Amino acid sequence: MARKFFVGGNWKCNGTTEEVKKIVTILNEAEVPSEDVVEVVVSPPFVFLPLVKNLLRSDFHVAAQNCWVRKGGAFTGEVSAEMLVNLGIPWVILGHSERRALLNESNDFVGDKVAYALSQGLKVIACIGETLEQRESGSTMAVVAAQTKAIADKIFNWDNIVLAYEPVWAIGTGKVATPAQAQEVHFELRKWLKDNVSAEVAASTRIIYGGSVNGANCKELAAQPDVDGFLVGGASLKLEFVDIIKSAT
Ligand SMILES: O=C(COP(=O)(O)O)NO
Repeated sequence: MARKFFVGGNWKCNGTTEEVKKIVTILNEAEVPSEDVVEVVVSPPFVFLPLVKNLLRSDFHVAAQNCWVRKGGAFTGEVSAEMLVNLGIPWVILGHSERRALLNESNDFVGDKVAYALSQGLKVIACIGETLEQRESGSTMAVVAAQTKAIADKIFNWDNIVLAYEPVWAIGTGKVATPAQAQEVHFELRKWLKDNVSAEVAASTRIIYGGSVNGANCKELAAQPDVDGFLVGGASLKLEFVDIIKSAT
């Protein structure tokens, strides 16, 4: 089954109105493969979502970087899935390692968030990934399988999920996973989906890689059979993000 290449840009907690407008101008002027070949989703901070959605070219899409775990209400500071739907924001990133670490978001909590976001009609980029300590202790697959299981246990339909494998030790460090390291985990994740969900879900679910992807390393990573795209941080704020989009195979 052909899986459409997916390139996400996670802008994290960055930007001013002027800077955001400059990035959107670069994206709007970029000559890239059609959306039949590659799906491009950029994720600005909440405060810039309406601006980016309104200015961005129609063949690119936007994602929020998080949403609350249930219907809105007395949850000061949170943004609900319903609000994103009301704004016409189609995607949301959930379970990013920075939130798991800084805000103690547990596997179970992330699973609940994914289930609720899907129930409200959002499409989800669900992030998983091990720490350096977990990798060095040989528990990479145990960790990412547990993170994936916590999601799989809560959902019944995988049509609107992209799984993002982002080894924590590669995020923001410049220490990108080798193509072999990425392919190994993606292969094992796809096998986990086949063994624990279904062969159809395993074949159709896009598993994307994140962690120090840039214009120089993207081609070799994109050539891996089980790497279906990227979730790009730092480089998504730069012109080289266009090169990463062009790495779509
Ligand atoms: O966190 C990341 C990756 O960040 P970098 O590309 O800066 O390593 N994606 O969500």
